[in-house]
Amino acid sequence: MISFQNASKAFPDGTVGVDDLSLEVETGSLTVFVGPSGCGKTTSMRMVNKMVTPTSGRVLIDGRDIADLPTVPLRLGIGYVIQHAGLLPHRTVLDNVAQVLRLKGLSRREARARAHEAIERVQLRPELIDRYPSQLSGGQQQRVGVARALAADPPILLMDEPFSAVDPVVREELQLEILRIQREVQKTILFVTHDIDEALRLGDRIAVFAPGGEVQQYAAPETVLTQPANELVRSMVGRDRGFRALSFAGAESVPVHQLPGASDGTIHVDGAWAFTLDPDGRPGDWLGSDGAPLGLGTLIPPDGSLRTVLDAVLSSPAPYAICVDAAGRPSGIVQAEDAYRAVARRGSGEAP
Ligand SMILES: Nc1ncnc2c1ncn2[C@@H]1O[C@H](COP(=O)(O)OP(=O)(O)OP(=O)(O)O)[C@@H](O)[C@H]1O
Repeated sequence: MISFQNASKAFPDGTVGVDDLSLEVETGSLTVFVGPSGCGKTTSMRMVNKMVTPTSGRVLIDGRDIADLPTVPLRLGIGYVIQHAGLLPHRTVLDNVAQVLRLKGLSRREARARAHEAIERVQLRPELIDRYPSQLSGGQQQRVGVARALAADPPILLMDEPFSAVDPVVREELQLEILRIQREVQKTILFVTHDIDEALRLGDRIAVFAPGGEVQQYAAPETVLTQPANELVRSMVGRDRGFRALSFAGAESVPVHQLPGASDGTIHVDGAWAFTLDPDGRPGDWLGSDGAPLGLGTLIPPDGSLRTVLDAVLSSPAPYAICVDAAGRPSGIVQAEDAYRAVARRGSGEAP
């Protein structure tokens, strides 16, 4: 666990970077520091690896004040990922990742073997390992940055705006990737971003910072969305927070009906509505009354949230949305009316 205890940082020019920060980051959790530029997120994060020394207060890791820990071994136990990845330009991908293992005293051969494993974990294409960073896309460079941070298997990972320099599509891929990796490795991750959507998507808990370096709220994303602590947090999470909060609501209250079997590659849901299956047995198109394909809309994955269900019914050309299994094949059907009712019940605070 990382504990900030009344940690403050005033710079010599009088700027207060962080003001009396007290919070705990649970072991194995992903905590996001979010807030506008200049509100002290990076300064707070850098206290953890001693790149910044608090002017008052302290930071503890597993109960030990880091002021008492020697800097080099401390940093070897903390992976650090920054914007633009910060890779060494004249080293190949493999050597960039292996470098931290060499610092830990591993032989060249062992370091390279472990680096290979880390590169595999972030799903970077193996043929890229002999390239230099400038020969990679921004997204690929960030994957290497994550691999390098994970290579030595540190218990703590600090990630400072790691995905802000890549385009939105790649950014979303990297976000999903970090969630997948976190499920596998269960590190204690501190993640800094100014993007509230990224924070809500990734965080087990999020700390909302305000200019002046003061934390306004430290809570689970759903709580930040549904019960913002004050006007500042409310304005940050935006006007569609009610809709976004549906991401955290389970869809158990929406009945899922069984589908009839397919005939001629088509499933007839009722007398009026049918959809086709592609050759792999996945949903193809809804069919109009004249048999013309109408497209599909989004599908409801296993364990989809109420937001996924609502999105699926809103985007479907039919008054239904299709549930699919992990292989993408139809597993049931939801009626749009039922989804709307579930949302209405939630909005009115009624029990499901
Ligand atoms: N070395 C320094 N000397 C003086 N002021 C500093 C120094 N480093 C940071 N600051 C100031 O401290 C405040 C917090 O900076 P910090 O970088 O932690 O903010 P941030 O929330 O991470 O913002 P950004 O997302 O822009 O990096 C800012 O006002 C910044 O100008």
